[in-house]
Amino acid sequence: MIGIGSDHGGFNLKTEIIKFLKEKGYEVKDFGTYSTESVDYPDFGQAVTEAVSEGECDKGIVICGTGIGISIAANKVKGIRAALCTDTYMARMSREHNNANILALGERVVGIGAALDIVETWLDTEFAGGRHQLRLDKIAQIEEKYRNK
Ligand SMILES: O=C[C@H](O)[C@H](O)[C@H](O)COP(=O)(O)O
Repeated sequence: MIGIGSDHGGFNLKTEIIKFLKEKGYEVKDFGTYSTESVDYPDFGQAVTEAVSEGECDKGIVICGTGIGISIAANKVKGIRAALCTDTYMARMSREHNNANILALGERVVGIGAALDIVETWLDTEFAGGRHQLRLDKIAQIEEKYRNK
């Protein structure tokens, strides 16, 4: 199950990505927003990332105008590695090296065609493990250290 959410600035791209994913046979859960009426991106970043963190969704996609705000919000949730990607190289590396479990996109930054290529690359790429896992373990240690501070 792929969780997806956006603010108003990402609503149109979210609609296109949902259509694309369903055509490819993915199960998708849409966490909103459901129109271009102005809302606050942390609310939707949180909804998707909690679903991934708690295991309801395997991976998540979050979208706002730039992808910046919603990726910052997503990375506050324990166990989340959200990657803001603007091209397919970043999408591939964010999976292969960083095991990103959330893809962040900016509707005002990338066109629809490029965004769909990024999504496809991101979903098709596996984590490489090895030396990269040691680095993710260090990120988890930082998360643990600052959990209650
Ligand atoms: O990082 C934040 C996102 O790009 C938001 O989508 C953006 O700040 C929303 O801006 P506005 O309220 O002017 O549409």
